[in-house]
Amino acid sequence: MSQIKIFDTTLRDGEQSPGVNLNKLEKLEIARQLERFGVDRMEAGFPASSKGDFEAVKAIADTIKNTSVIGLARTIKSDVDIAWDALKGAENPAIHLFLATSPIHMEYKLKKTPEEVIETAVSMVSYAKQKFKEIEWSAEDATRSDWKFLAEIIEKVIDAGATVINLPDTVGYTTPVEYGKLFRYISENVPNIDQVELSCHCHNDLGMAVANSIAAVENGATQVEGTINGIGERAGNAALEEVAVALKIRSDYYPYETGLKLNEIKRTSDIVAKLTGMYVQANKAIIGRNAFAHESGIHQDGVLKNAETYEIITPELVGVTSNTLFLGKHSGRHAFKDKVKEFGVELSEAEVKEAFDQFKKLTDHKKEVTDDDLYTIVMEIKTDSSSINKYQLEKFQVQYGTENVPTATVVLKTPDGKTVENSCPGQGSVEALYKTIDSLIQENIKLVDYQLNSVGGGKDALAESHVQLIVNGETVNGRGSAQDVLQASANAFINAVNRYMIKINTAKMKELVSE
Ligand SMILES: CC(=O)SCCNC(=O)CCNC(=O)[C@H](O)C(C)(C)COP(=O)(O)OP(=O)(O)OC[C@H]1O[C@@H](n2cnc3c(N)ncnc32)[C@H](O)[C@@H]1OP(=O)(O)O
Ligand SMILES: CC(C)C(=O)C(=O)O
Repeated sequence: MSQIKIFDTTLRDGEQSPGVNLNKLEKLEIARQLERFGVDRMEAGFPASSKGDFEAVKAIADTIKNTSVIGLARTIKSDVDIAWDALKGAENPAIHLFLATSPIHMEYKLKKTPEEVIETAVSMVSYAKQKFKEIEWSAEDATRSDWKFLAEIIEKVIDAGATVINLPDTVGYTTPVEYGKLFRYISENVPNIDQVELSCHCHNDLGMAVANSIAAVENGATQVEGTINGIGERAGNAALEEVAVALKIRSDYYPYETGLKLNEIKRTSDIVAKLTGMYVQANKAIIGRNAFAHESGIHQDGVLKNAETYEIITPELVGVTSNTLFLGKHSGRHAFKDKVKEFGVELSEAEVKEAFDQFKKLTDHKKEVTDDDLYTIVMEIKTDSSSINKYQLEKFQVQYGTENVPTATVVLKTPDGKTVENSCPGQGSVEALYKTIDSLIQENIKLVDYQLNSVGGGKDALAESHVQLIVNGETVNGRGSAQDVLQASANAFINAVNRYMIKINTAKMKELVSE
């Protein structure tokens, strides 16, 4: 296995993401985590760009001791001097000089001829060499540059003292095969190339930054540059966690490894997301919220039988505690039963069926069924004695408007199997509903207490209602849940009446037995 160096530029190119602005303390916190993560080099910033960035790079250079700290600079003397002032306290001060080599950048941006570009690059590398032992030189926009010209300038900057040569795909323009060929070409056509390390630096404009980086490694790159979570200018940079895990998981095919502590990935990703405010999309490879989550029944069943059926990466490898079986409309019975087992509740096959049916019904209305929702369903089934004939709510409707009297219409099935219907007005929707249900039940009922809560958060959370009734002098409690508050309220009322029925029936049974 050959060792590939990881050059992290989260604090420089990552910070160039529109809208991201890290202060010194934030940069220092990220730098500490990058050191723990084990990156070989970290580009802490661009010292000449602002006083704030100078201070941040200096603080990082003075603090971080196990990772080489680098600062970016243009090929301008003052940029080099400022970079030195910021970095001289580092364990191993290093500078990253860049100058564009593509025709469009040279002509329009730099307004220099190719000869002037060579001369500037060489003289500034020589100047920087008086201060820095380690100099990375980047041919900005290398992938849109003339390859022969690239080979010529690279040979000269190596002679001037560069120790690392970087071929950036500045605008994310290249493709894996082409980028691989460029590395091969430079390796074969620059006579002194063996004196330096070769680095790749990819942007993700066409979504190929990680694939391009791996192609570069296959063709001679010994260093990969990128950022955590792939943040960076425009569509971002190659996501380092993706590169590292791809090399690890496909070590059967790629004979390369990094020195990164992969189980620090999640922590590193979290701190970068939090401090930059650039949150990771749910389906992001390696560390997205869904990267280890399974929703569909067939996948969940496979994962429960053997996680490797649908997981090529273990969550633990990247510091994620465990996978999640997300219960939703595509889930099946196996995952459902597994979740019930987690609650420590024993359900018979019939109860599982009933709970599963209720769960599936709920998924038609709710995007994500939470553990709280499931627990409520399971508990309702578990605490409901189904062997006794009970009242059943067939359907109901409540009419409410600020200008008219709320009125409820309810259809109930009674314990002896009859269907009864009535409508009553009330002061409010719940009162109208309760008065109507009461009118259909041939018992003397008094409502003592009524409560309504939401289970979990979100606008589609389940409603749970608790009531206390006195039925024919007996105090009984009832509980009901549903997505709609009125349905939950009706369920709670009927549940309390049914509990009364069970109580009475049980007492009658006892009397019969003693007779
Ligand atoms: C591909 C990359 O990611 S490169 C890094 C990009 N990062 C940044 O630009 C972030 C920090 N930048 C900044 O804060 C500012 O741009 C500064 C402080 C560096 C410069 O600010 P200003 O002096 O106002 O110049 P401005 O940014 O408008 O223009 C850039 C100048 O640098 C020149 N320049 C660009 N690259 C280089 C280079 N590698 N070497 C020398 N000069 C360069 C441009 O030609 C232009 O020069 P001009 O003023 O003679 O036309
Ligand atoms: C400074 C260089 C390496 C850069 O960020 C790029 O070309 O994208």
